[in-house]
Amino acid sequence: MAITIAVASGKGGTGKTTTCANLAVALSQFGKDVTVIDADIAMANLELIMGIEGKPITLNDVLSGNADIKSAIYEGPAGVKVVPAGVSLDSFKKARPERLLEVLSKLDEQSEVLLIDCPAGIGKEALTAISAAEHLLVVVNPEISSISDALKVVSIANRVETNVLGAIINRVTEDSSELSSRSIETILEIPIVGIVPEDTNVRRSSAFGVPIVLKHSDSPAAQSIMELGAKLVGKQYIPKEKTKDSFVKKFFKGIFGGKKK
Ligand SMILES: Nc1ncnc2c1ncn2[C@@H]1O[C@H](COP(=O)(O)OP(=O)(O)OP(=O)(O)O)[C@@H](O)[C@H]1O
Repeated sequence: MAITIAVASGKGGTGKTTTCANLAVALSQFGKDVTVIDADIAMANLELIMGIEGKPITLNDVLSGNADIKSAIYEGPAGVKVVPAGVSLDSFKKARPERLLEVLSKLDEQSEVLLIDCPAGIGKEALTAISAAEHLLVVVNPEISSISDALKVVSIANRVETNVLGAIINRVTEDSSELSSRSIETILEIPIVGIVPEDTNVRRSSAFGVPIVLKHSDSPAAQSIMELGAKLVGKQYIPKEKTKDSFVKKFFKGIFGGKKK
């Protein structure tokens, strides 16, 4: 049985898919066997961020009864198994979302960790995904509308008894107009498990179809997601900055400190 984590958000566009894709890679890099599924069947874009677009069999084919889930699992970056939803409107129209629960329970046997990229909001598919998952991570932006929508997701999760691990605040710029993490924690009444800064490399990475934790692993957003991954698996992550420092120190030690007098 996999540890199942739904990655959800109240508002659309908070960076949920980006976070989910990168967290999947981060967990894989920490040695976990990870599957990530795009349950956002209407607005699928996990496959673009993971660089596996255009696959012949997708979740929508499985949901329409035309394929088995095993044929819709693809190897993605860093060995993460990815179930794309498919961007074809035709297969989306044929899909029967009510089958999602059955698909998720089959996927449960496939790996150690199952991440579910949920649709934004509290629609039927989001609800199915959240109630099927053991745990929930909610991705928010540091603004009141995002937080107030996230409150609804958290309350749904509580109602269906999905354990809320906490919130990830994404796109933080530290502008004075932003809500502080303490305020967000107080409003949502859940822990803040990650703070991911606004980072232009996120978009660059997406354009290349390579998750930022691989493409720009030393960028601030990548490091924050690696830290979150480490926290989830109970490991310590030493950010690259520190690695770089110690490298610089070693380098100078090597040149200046290693000389015999
Ligand atoms: N930390 C970040 N810094 C800069 N840009 C970001 C960051 N996180 C996400 N983005 C950008 O925000 C946009 C939305 O991201 P993403 O598609 O992951 O959001 P989403 O919440 O999954 O959206 P939807 O609700 O439509 O599924 C993308 O253009 C992405 O590149």
